[in-house]
Amino acid sequence: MLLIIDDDIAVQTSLSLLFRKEGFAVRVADGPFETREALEEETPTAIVLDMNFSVETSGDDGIRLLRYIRERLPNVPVLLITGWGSIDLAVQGMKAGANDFITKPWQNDHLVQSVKTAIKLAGERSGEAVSANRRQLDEQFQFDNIVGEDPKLLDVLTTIGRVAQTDAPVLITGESGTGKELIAEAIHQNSRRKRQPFVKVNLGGISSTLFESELFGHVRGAFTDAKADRIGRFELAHKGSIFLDEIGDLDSASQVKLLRVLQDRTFEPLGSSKTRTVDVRVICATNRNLEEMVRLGTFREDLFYRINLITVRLPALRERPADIPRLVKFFTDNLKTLYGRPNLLVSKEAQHWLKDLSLPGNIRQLKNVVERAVLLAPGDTLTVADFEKHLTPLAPRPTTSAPSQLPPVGSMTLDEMERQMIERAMAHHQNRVGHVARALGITRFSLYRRLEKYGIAFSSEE
Ligand SMILES: Nc1ncnc2c1ncn2[C@@H]1O[C@H](COP(=O)(O)OP(=O)(O)OP(=O)(O)O)[C@@H](O)[C@H]1O
Repeated sequence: MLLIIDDDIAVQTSLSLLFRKEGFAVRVADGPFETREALEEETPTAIVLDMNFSVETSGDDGIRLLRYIRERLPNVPVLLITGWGSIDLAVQGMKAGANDFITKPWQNDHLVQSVKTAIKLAGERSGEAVSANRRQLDEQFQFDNIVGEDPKLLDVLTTIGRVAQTDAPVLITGESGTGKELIAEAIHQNSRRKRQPFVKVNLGGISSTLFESELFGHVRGAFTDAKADRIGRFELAHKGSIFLDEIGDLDSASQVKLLRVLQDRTFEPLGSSKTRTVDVRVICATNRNLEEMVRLGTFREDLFYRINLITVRLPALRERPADIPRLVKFFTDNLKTLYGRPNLLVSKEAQHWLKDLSLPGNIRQLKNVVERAVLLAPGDTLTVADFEKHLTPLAPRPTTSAPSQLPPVGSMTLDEMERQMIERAMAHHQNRVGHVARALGITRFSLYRRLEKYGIAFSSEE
Protein backbone atom coordinates (compact mmCIF):
# COMPACT_ATOMS: atom_id res chain seq x y z
CA MET A 1 0.00 0.00 0.00
CA LEU A 2 1.20 3.47 -0.88
CA LEU A 3 0.20 6.09 1.66
CA ILE A 4 -0.37 9.60 0.33
CA ILE A 5 -0.50 12.32 2.95
CA ASP A 6 -2.01 15.56 1.72
CA ASP A 7 -4.99 17.63 2.72
CA ASP A 8 -5.70 19.02 -0.73
CA ILE A 9 -8.49 17.01 -2.34
CA ALA A 10 -7.30 17.80 -5.86
CA VAL A 11 -3.79 16.53 -5.10
CA GLN A 12 -5.14 13.46 -3.32
CA THR A 13 -7.27 12.59 -6.33
CA SER A 14 -4.64 13.12 -8.98
CA LEU A 15 -1.95 11.23 -7.04
CA SER A 16 -4.31 8.36 -6.24
CA LEU A 17 -5.29 8.04 -9.89
CA LEU A 18 -1.71 8.21 -11.04
CA PHE A 19 -0.46 5.51 -8.68
CA ARG A 20 -3.50 3.25 -9.08
CA LYS A 21 -2.85 3.29 -12.80
CA GLU A 22 0.66 2.08 -12.00
CA GLY A 23 -0.76 -0.85 -10.05
CA PHE A 24 -0.32 0.49 -6.51
CA ALA A 25 -2.90 0.02 -3.78
CA VAL A 26 -3.34 3.56 -2.49
CA ARG A 27 -4.54 4.97 0.80
CA VAL A 28 -4.95 8.67 1.48
CA ALA A 29 -4.51 10.52 4.77
CA ASP A 30 -5.55 14.13 5.34
CA GLY A 31 -3.09 14.91 8.09
CA PRO A 32 -1.33 13.65 11.23
CA PHE A 33 -4.40 12.12 12.82
CA GLU A 34 -5.40 10.02 9.78
CA THR A 35 -1.76 9.10 9.20
CA ARG A 36 -1.45 7.67 12.70
CA GLU A 37 -4.65 5.76 12.17
CA ALA A 38 -3.46 4.36 8.84
CA LEU A 39 -0.12 3.29 10.29
CA GLU A 40 -1.85 1.51 13.17
CA GLU A 41 -3.72 -0.62 10.68
CA GLU A 42 -1.15 -1.35 8.02
CA THR A 43 2.53 -0.77 7.18
CA PRO A 44 2.81 1.02 3.84
CA THR A 45 5.38 0.07 1.20
CA ALA A 46 6.14 3.77 0.75
CA ILE A 47 4.81 7.15 1.83
CA VAL A 48 4.38 10.31 -0.21
CA LEU A 49 4.18 13.23 2.20
CA ASP A 50 3.27 16.75 1.19
CA MET A 51 5.30 19.00 3.47
CA ASN A 52 2.81 21.84 3.31
CA PHE A 53 -0.11 19.56 3.85
CA SER A 54 -1.85 22.02 6.08
CA VAL A 55 -2.61 25.41 4.60
CA GLU A 56 -2.07 27.22 7.89
CA THR A 57 1.36 25.81 8.59
CA SER A 58 4.86 26.62 7.46
CA GLY A 59 5.86 23.01 7.05
CA ASP A 60 6.76 22.43 10.70
CA ASP A 61 3.84 20.01 10.97
CA GLY A 62 5.25 18.14 7.99
CA ILE A 63 8.65 17.78 9.67
CA ARG A 64 7.00 16.69 12.93
CA LEU A 65 4.96 14.08 11.11
CA LEU A 66 8.01 12.89 9.20
CA ARG A 67 9.88 12.43 12.51
CA TYR A 68 6.94 10.47 13.89
CA ILE A 69 6.92 8.21 10.80
CA ARG A 70 10.67 7.72 10.98
CA GLU A 71 10.54 6.69 14.63
CA ARG A 72 7.77 4.23 14.01
CA LEU A 73 8.87 2.91 10.63
CA PRO A 74 12.57 3.55 10.10
CA ASN A 75 12.73 1.46 6.93
CA VAL A 76 9.69 2.60 4.98
CA PRO A 77 10.74 4.99 2.22
CA VAL A 78 9.28 8.48 2.53
CA LEU A 79 9.19 10.88 -0.42
CA LEU A 80 8.50 14.51 0.30
CA ILE A 81 6.61 16.88 -1.92
CA THR A 82 7.62 20.49 -1.44
CA GLY A 83 6.99 23.74 -3.25
CA TRP A 84 9.87 25.01 -5.37
CA GLY A 85 10.10 28.01 -3.04
CA SER A 86 10.43 25.82 0.03
CA ILE A 87 13.55 23.95 -0.90
CA ASP A 88 14.92 24.57 2.61
CA LEU A 89 12.09 22.46 3.91
CA ALA A 90 13.12 19.64 1.60
CA VAL A 91 16.66 19.85 2.93
CA GLN A 92 15.41 19.78 6.53
CA GLY A 93 13.27 16.80 5.59
CA MET A 94 16.22 14.93 4.10
CA LYS A 95 18.14 15.55 7.31
CA ALA A 96 15.18 14.18 9.26
CA GLY A 97 15.41 10.95 7.30
CA ALA A 98 13.31 11.36 4.16
CA ASN A 99 14.51 9.30 1.19
CA ASP A 100 13.90 11.74 -1.61
CA PHE A 101 12.04 14.93 -2.43
CA ILE A 102 10.02 16.15 -5.37
CA THR A 103 9.13 19.76 -6.01
CA LYS A 104 5.79 21.06 -7.23
CA PRO A 105 4.72 21.06 -9.97
CA TRP A 106 5.96 17.50 -10.48
CA GLN A 107 6.31 15.44 -13.62
CA ASN A 108 4.12 12.36 -13.23
CA ASP A 109 6.66 9.97 -14.77
CA HIS A 110 9.43 11.27 -12.61
CA LEU A 111 7.35 11.04 -9.44
CA VAL A 112 6.33 7.45 -10.16
CA GLN A 113 9.89 6.53 -11.04
CA SER A 114 11.18 8.09 -7.82
CA VAL A 115 8.67 6.16 -5.70
CA LYS A 116 9.55 2.90 -7.45
CA THR A 117 13.27 3.58 -7.01
CA ALA A 118 12.84 4.33 -3.31
CA ILE A 119 10.90 1.09 -2.81
CA LYS A 120 13.50 -0.95 -4.69
CA LEU A 121 16.35 0.61 -2.74
CA ALA A 122 14.59 -0.01 0.56
CA GLY A 123 14.27 -3.67 -0.47
CA GLU A 124 17.99 -3.81 -1.29
CA ARG A 125 18.92 -2.24 2.02
CA SER A 126 16.91 -4.66 4.05
CA GLY A 127 18.87 -7.50 2.39
CA GLU A 128 22.23 -8.52 3.83
CA ALA A 129 24.85 -5.84 3.54
CA VAL A 130 27.88 -8.08 3.29
CA SER A 131 29.82 -7.66 0.12
CA ALA A 132 30.02 -10.59 -2.23
CA ASN A 133 33.33 -11.97 -3.40
CA ARG A 134 34.70 -11.21 -6.82
CA ARG A 135 33.57 -14.42 -8.47
CA GLN A 136 30.00 -14.05 -7.22
CA LEU A 137 29.93 -10.49 -8.48
CA ASP A 138 31.21 -11.49 -11.92
CA GLU A 139 28.52 -14.13 -12.16
CA GLN A 140 25.82 -11.54 -11.53
CA PHE A 141 27.11 -8.42 -13.21
CA GLN A 142 29.23 -7.09 -16.07
CA PHE A 143 32.38 -5.67 -14.46
CA ASP A 144 34.75 -6.73 -17.23
CA ASN A 145 37.33 -3.96 -17.20
CA ILE A 146 37.30 -3.32 -13.49
CA VAL A 147 40.26 -5.09 -11.95
CA GLY A 148 40.57 -5.63 -8.21
CA GLU A 149 39.66 -7.85 -5.31
CA ASP A 150 40.25 -5.56 -2.37
CA PRO A 151 37.25 -5.63 0.01
CA LYS A 152 36.86 -1.85 -0.29
CA LEU A 153 36.49 -2.13 -4.06
CA LEU A 154 34.20 -5.16 -3.75
CA ASP A 155 31.94 -3.12 -1.45
CA VAL A 156 31.69 -0.51 -4.17
CA LEU A 157 30.95 -3.13 -6.83
CA THR A 158 28.33 -4.78 -4.61
CA THR A 159 26.56 -1.47 -4.09
CA ILE A 160 26.60 -0.40 -7.71
CA GLY A 161 25.51 -3.86 -8.86
CA ARG A 162 22.49 -3.58 -6.59
CA VAL A 163 21.48 -0.08 -7.50
CA ALA A 164 22.29 -0.22 -11.22
CA GLN A 165 18.84 -1.60 -12.02
CA THR A 166 17.10 1.30 -10.30
CA ASP A 167 17.05 4.87 -11.49
CA ALA A 168 18.60 6.14 -8.28
CA PRO A 169 21.13 8.94 -8.74
CA VAL A 170 24.62 7.84 -7.73
CA LEU A 171 27.43 10.06 -6.51
CA ILE A 172 30.92 8.62 -6.98
CA THR A 173 33.68 10.19 -4.94
CA GLY A 174 37.38 9.44 -4.87
CA GLU A 175 40.75 10.92 -5.76
CA SER A 176 41.71 11.60 -9.33
CA GLY A 177 42.49 8.46 -11.31
CA THR A 178 40.74 6.00 -8.96
CA GLY A 179 38.30 4.84 -11.64
CA LYS A 180 35.22 7.01 -11.11
CA GLU A 181 34.40 7.16 -14.79
CA LEU A 182 34.84 3.41 -15.14
CA ILE A 183 32.40 2.85 -12.27
CA ALA A 184 29.90 5.28 -13.83
CA GLU A 185 30.07 3.32 -17.09
CA ALA A 186 29.57 0.08 -15.19
CA ILE A 187 26.41 1.44 -13.57
CA HIS A 188 25.07 2.25 -17.01
CA GLN A 189 26.16 -1.10 -18.49
CA ASN A 190 24.38 -3.00 -15.75
CA SER A 191 21.17 -1.01 -16.02
CA ARG A 192 18.10 -1.43 -18.18
CA ARG A 193 19.36 1.64 -20.06
CA LYS A 194 22.49 -0.07 -21.36
CA ARG A 195 21.44 0.05 -25.02
CA GLN A 196 20.74 3.75 -24.76
CA PRO A 197 23.32 6.56 -24.73
CA PHE A 198 25.84 7.10 -21.95
CA VAL A 199 26.71 10.78 -22.15
CA LYS A 200 29.69 12.10 -20.27
CA VAL A 201 30.01 15.77 -19.38
CA ASN A 202 33.10 17.18 -17.73
CA LEU A 203 31.65 20.03 -15.74
CA GLY A 204 35.13 21.14 -14.70
CA GLY A 205 35.90 21.88 -18.33
CA ILE A 206 32.81 23.96 -19.11
CA SER A 207 32.89 27.67 -18.42
CA SER A 208 29.83 29.13 -16.73
CA THR A 209 28.95 31.08 -19.89
CA LEU A 210 28.83 27.90 -21.97
CA PHE A 211 27.12 25.81 -19.32
CA GLU A 212 23.52 26.30 -20.44
CA SER A 213 24.09 25.89 -24.14
CA GLU A 214 26.28 22.82 -23.56
CA LEU A 215 23.84 21.06 -21.27
CA PHE A 216 20.48 22.21 -22.54
CA GLY A 217 21.33 23.17 -26.13
CA HIS A 218 20.39 26.38 -27.89
CA VAL A 219 18.25 27.58 -30.73
CA ARG A 220 19.57 29.45 -33.73
CA GLY A 221 20.15 33.10 -32.90
CA ALA A 222 20.16 32.57 -29.12
CA PHE A 223 23.52 34.38 -29.05
CA THR A 224 25.86 35.86 -31.63
CA ASP A 225 27.65 32.62 -32.52
CA ALA A 226 24.56 30.42 -32.47
CA LYS A 227 24.32 29.85 -36.22
CA ALA A 228 22.16 26.74 -35.92
CA ASP A 229 20.11 24.86 -33.37
CA ARG A 230 22.18 22.67 -31.11
CA ILE A 231 21.08 19.73 -29.01
CA GLY A 232 22.34 19.78 -25.43
CA ARG A 233 23.84 16.90 -23.49
CA PHE A 234 20.69 16.22 -21.47
CA GLU A 235 18.69 15.70 -24.62
CA LEU A 236 21.44 13.50 -26.10
CA ALA A 237 21.21 11.33 -23.00
CA HIS A 238 17.43 10.89 -23.30
CA LYS A 239 16.45 7.35 -22.19
CA GLY A 240 20.05 6.68 -21.20
CA SER A 241 22.39 7.95 -18.49
CA ILE A 242 24.21 11.23 -18.07
CA PHE A 243 27.54 11.26 -16.24
CA LEU A 244 28.28 14.62 -14.67
CA ASP A 245 31.98 14.48 -13.88
CA GLU A 246 33.65 16.98 -11.54
CA ILE A 247 30.36 18.28 -10.24
CA GLY A 248 32.19 19.99 -7.39
CA ASP A 249 33.67 22.43 -9.91
CA LEU A 250 30.33 24.06 -10.78
CA ASP A 251 29.89 27.72 -9.92
CA SER A 252 26.79 28.73 -8.00
CA ALA A 253 24.79 30.07 -10.97
CA SER A 254 25.27 26.79 -12.85
CA GLN A 255 24.37 24.82 -9.72
CA VAL A 256 20.91 26.44 -9.69
CA LYS A 257 20.38 25.65 -13.36
CA LEU A 258 21.42 22.07 -12.89
CA LEU A 259 19.22 21.66 -9.83
CA ARG A 260 16.12 22.42 -11.80
CA VAL A 261 16.65 19.75 -14.45
CA LEU A 262 17.63 17.20 -11.83
CA GLN A 263 14.57 18.13 -9.85
CA ASP A 264 11.88 17.68 -12.45
CA ARG A 265 13.69 16.59 -15.62
CA THR A 266 12.62 19.68 -17.53
CA PHE A 267 14.61 22.47 -19.15
CA GLU A 268 14.45 25.01 -21.91
CA PRO A 269 17.17 25.25 -24.55
CA LEU A 270 18.89 28.65 -24.54
CA GLY A 271 16.81 31.15 -26.50
CA SER A 272 13.71 28.97 -26.51
CA SER A 273 10.65 29.17 -24.30
CA LYS A 274 9.55 25.64 -25.09
CA THR A 275 10.04 23.34 -22.12
CA ARG A 276 11.49 19.92 -22.87
CA THR A 277 11.30 16.85 -20.69
CA VAL A 278 13.96 14.17 -20.54
CA ASP A 279 14.19 10.72 -19.06
CA VAL A 280 17.74 10.31 -17.80
CA ARG A 281 19.56 8.50 -15.04
CA VAL A 282 22.02 10.81 -13.36
CA ILE A 283 25.45 9.73 -12.19
CA CYS A 284 27.81 12.34 -10.72
CA ALA A 285 31.44 12.23 -9.69
CA THR A 286 33.84 14.46 -7.87
CA ASN A 287 37.19 14.31 -6.18
CA ARG A 288 36.18 17.14 -3.87
CA ASN A 289 34.64 16.90 -0.44
CA LEU A 290 31.10 18.05 -1.22
CA GLU A 291 29.96 17.86 2.41
CA GLU A 292 32.70 20.27 3.35
CA MET A 293 31.76 22.49 0.40
CA VAL A 294 28.14 22.50 1.59
CA ARG A 295 29.37 23.51 5.03
CA LEU A 296 31.42 26.33 3.53
CA GLY A 297 28.49 27.44 1.40
CA THR A 298 30.20 26.79 -1.94
CA PHE A 299 27.96 23.88 -2.91
CA ARG A 300 24.17 24.02 -2.64
CA GLU A 301 22.79 21.73 0.01
CA ASP A 302 19.62 20.98 -1.99
CA LEU A 303 21.70 19.98 -5.02
CA PHE A 304 23.83 17.78 -2.78
CA TYR A 305 20.75 15.92 -1.50
CA ARG A 306 19.45 15.67 -5.04
CA ILE A 307 22.52 13.82 -6.31
CA ASN A 308 23.64 11.71 -3.37
CA LEU A 309 20.82 9.24 -2.88
CA ILE A 310 23.52 6.60 -3.23
CA THR A 311 27.15 7.55 -2.61
CA VAL A 312 30.11 5.31 -3.31
CA ARG A 313 33.66 6.21 -2.41
CA LEU A 314 36.43 4.73 -4.47
CA PRO A 315 39.49 3.89 -2.40
CA ALA A 316 42.81 5.44 -3.37
CA LEU A 317 45.28 2.95 -4.77
CA ARG A 318 47.47 3.25 -1.66
CA GLU A 319 44.51 1.91 0.36
CA ARG A 320 44.44 -1.24 -1.75
CA PRO A 321 48.09 -2.04 -2.60
CA ALA A 322 47.32 -5.76 -2.96
CA ASP A 323 45.47 -4.90 -6.17
CA ILE A 324 48.56 -3.30 -7.76
CA PRO A 325 50.07 -6.56 -9.16
CA ARG A 326 46.64 -7.50 -10.60
CA LEU A 327 46.34 -4.14 -12.27
CA VAL A 328 49.89 -4.33 -13.60
CA LYS A 329 49.15 -7.75 -15.07
CA PHE A 330 45.89 -6.46 -16.61
CA PHE A 331 47.66 -3.52 -18.24
CA THR A 332 50.58 -5.61 -19.54
CA ASP A 333 48.21 -8.28 -20.90
CA ASN A 334 46.35 -5.56 -22.83
CA LEU A 335 49.63 -4.23 -24.20
CA LYS A 336 50.77 -7.71 -25.24
CA THR A 337 47.83 -7.81 -27.62
CA LEU A 338 48.05 -4.18 -28.62
CA TYR A 339 51.75 -4.26 -29.53
CA GLY A 340 51.92 -7.91 -30.62
CA ARG A 341 54.46 -8.75 -27.88
CA PRO A 342 53.20 -12.05 -26.41
CA ASN A 343 56.31 -12.54 -24.24
CA LEU A 344 55.95 -9.36 -22.20
CA LEU A 345 56.48 -10.08 -18.52
CA VAL A 346 56.94 -8.09 -15.31
CA SER A 347 59.67 -9.53 -13.07
CA LYS A 348 58.74 -10.62 -9.54
CA GLU A 349 60.99 -7.93 -8.00
CA ALA A 350 59.40 -5.28 -10.18
CA GLN A 351 55.95 -6.38 -9.05
CA HIS A 352 56.99 -5.99 -5.40
CA TRP A 353 58.61 -2.69 -6.12
CA LEU A 354 55.51 -1.33 -7.85
CA LYS A 355 53.39 -2.39 -4.88
CA ASP A 356 55.41 -0.09 -2.61
CA LEU A 357 55.09 2.94 -4.85
CA SER A 358 53.25 5.97 -3.66
CA LEU A 359 51.03 6.73 -6.62
CA PRO A 360 49.19 10.01 -6.02
CA GLY A 361 47.73 9.77 -9.53
CA ASN A 362 46.29 6.35 -8.59
CA ILE A 363 45.36 3.85 -11.30
CA ARG A 364 45.76 6.32 -14.14
CA GLN A 365 49.35 6.95 -13.05
CA LEU A 366 50.07 3.24 -12.64
CA LYS A 367 48.74 2.61 -16.14
CA ASN A 368 50.98 5.35 -17.55
CA VAL A 369 54.01 3.98 -15.73
CA VAL A 370 53.40 0.52 -17.15
CA GLU A 371 52.76 1.79 -20.68
CA ARG A 372 55.91 3.90 -20.67
CA ALA A 373 58.02 1.03 -19.37
CA VAL A 374 56.64 -1.35 -22.00
CA LEU A 375 57.29 1.12 -24.81
CA LEU A 376 60.81 2.05 -23.73
CA ALA A 377 62.21 -1.13 -22.20
CA PRO A 378 64.76 -2.91 -24.40
CA GLY A 379 63.57 -6.47 -23.57
CA ASP A 380 60.33 -8.29 -22.91
CA THR A 381 60.97 -8.86 -19.21
CA LEU A 382 60.36 -5.60 -17.39
CA THR A 383 62.66 -5.01 -14.45
CA VAL A 384 62.68 -2.48 -11.62
CA ALA A 385 65.14 -0.39 -13.61
CA ASP A 386 62.73 -0.21 -16.56
CA PHE A 387 60.01 1.22 -14.36
CA GLU A 388 62.25 3.39 -12.22
CA LYS A 389 63.73 5.18 -15.20
CA HIS A 390 60.34 6.36 -16.37
CA LEU A 391 58.69 7.34 -13.16
CA THR A 392 57.49 10.94 -12.96
CA PRO A 393 58.90 12.91 -10.06
CA LEU A 394 55.38 12.94 -8.57
CA ALA A 395 55.73 9.35 -7.51
CA PRO A 396 58.64 9.10 -5.09
CA ARG A 397 59.27 5.84 -3.27
CA PRO A 398 57.68 6.09 0.12
CA THR A 399 60.67 4.46 1.77
CA THR A 400 63.10 7.20 0.75
CA SER A 401 62.45 9.63 3.54
CA ALA A 402 63.51 12.28 1.05
CA PRO A 403 65.59 15.03 2.55
CA SER A 404 64.43 18.45 1.50
CA GLN A 405 64.12 18.62 -2.29
CA LEU A 406 64.04 22.41 -2.19
CA PRO A 407 66.80 24.34 -3.97
CA PRO A 408 69.42 26.10 -1.80
CA VAL A 409 68.31 29.38 -0.29
CA GLY A 410 69.18 32.31 -2.55
CA SER A 411 69.26 30.24 -5.74
CA MET A 412 65.67 30.92 -6.74
CA THR A 413 62.90 33.43 -6.04
CA LEU A 414 59.47 32.42 -4.83
CA ASP A 415 57.97 33.56 -8.14
CA GLU A 416 60.41 31.39 -10.07
CA MET A 417 59.52 28.36 -7.94
CA GLU A 418 55.85 29.02 -8.43
CA ARG A 419 56.28 29.26 -12.20
CA GLN A 420 58.22 25.99 -12.34
CA MET A 421 55.67 24.17 -10.19
CA ILE A 422 52.82 25.34 -12.40
CA GLU A 423 54.69 24.28 -15.54
CA ARG A 424 55.34 20.89 -14.03
CA ALA A 425 51.71 20.42 -13.02
CA MET A 426 50.54 21.52 -16.48
CA ALA A 427 52.80 18.97 -18.12
CA HIS A 428 51.72 16.24 -15.69
CA HIS A 429 48.02 16.85 -16.24
CA GLN A 430 48.32 17.44 -19.99
CA ASN A 431 47.25 21.08 -19.60
CA ARG A 432 43.91 20.18 -18.03
CA VAL A 433 43.38 23.35 -16.06
CA GLY A 434 40.79 21.92 -13.64
CA HIS A 435 43.13 19.10 -12.62
CA VAL A 436 46.13 21.42 -12.35
CA ALA A 437 44.24 23.90 -10.16
CA ARG A 438 43.20 21.10 -7.85
CA ALA A 439 46.65 19.59 -7.70
CA LEU A 440 48.07 22.97 -6.70
CA GLY A 441 45.28 23.67 -4.24
CA ILE A 442 44.10 26.89 -5.89
CA THR A 443 40.96 27.90 -7.78
CA ARG A 444 40.80 27.80 -11.56
CA PHE A 445 40.53 31.54 -11.52
CA SER A 446 43.76 31.93 -9.53
CA LEU A 447 45.44 29.47 -11.85
CA TYR A 448 44.39 31.42 -14.96
CA ARG A 449 45.74 34.60 -13.35
CA ARG A 450 49.07 32.95 -12.70
CA LEU A 451 49.26 31.35 -16.16
CA GLU A 452 48.82 34.80 -17.64
CA LYS A 453 51.30 36.34 -15.23
CA TYR A 454 54.04 33.86 -16.18
CA GLY A 455 53.09 33.72 -19.87
CA ILE A 456 52.47 29.97 -19.73
CA ALA A 457 50.44 28.78 -22.71
CA PHE A 458 47.06 27.23 -22.00
CA SER A 459 43.84 26.61 -23.80
CA SER A 460 40.52 27.56 -22.28
CA GLU A 461 39.03 24.40 -23.81
CA GLU A 462 39.89 21.20 -21.99
N1 LIG B 1 39.75 -1.05 -11.29
C1 LIG B 1 40.31 -0.73 -12.45
N2 LIG B 1 40.74 -1.71 -13.26
C2 LIG B 1 41.34 -1.41 -14.43
N3 LIG B 1 41.55 -0.16 -14.87
C3 LIG B 1 41.14 0.85 -14.11
C4 LIG B 1 40.49 0.62 -12.87
N4 LIG B 1 40.17 1.81 -12.33
C5 LIG B 1 40.60 2.75 -13.19
N5 LIG B 1 41.18 2.18 -14.26
C6 LIG B 1 41.79 2.90 -15.40
O1 LIG B 1 42.48 4.02 -14.86
C7 LIG B 1 42.28 5.19 -15.66
C8 LIG B 1 41.66 6.27 -14.84
O2 LIG B 1 40.33 5.91 -14.50
P1 LIG B 1 39.11 6.94 -14.53
O3 LIG B 1 39.25 7.90 -15.66
O4 LIG B 1 37.86 6.15 -14.44
O5 LIG B 1 39.41 7.71 -13.16
P2 LIG B 1 38.69 8.97 -12.54
O6 LIG B 1 38.60 8.70 -11.08
O7 LIG B 1 37.42 9.22 -13.28
O8 LIG B 1 39.72 10.14 -12.80
P3 LIG B 1 39.50 11.75 -12.76
O9 LIG B 1 39.00 12.11 -11.40
O10 LIG B 1 40.86 12.28 -12.99
O11 LIG B 1 38.52 12.08 -13.85
C9 LIG B 1 41.42 4.75 -16.84
O12 LIG B 1 42.27 4.43 -17.91
C10 LIG B 1 40.72 3.50 -16.33
O13 LIG B 1 40.39 2.64 -17.37
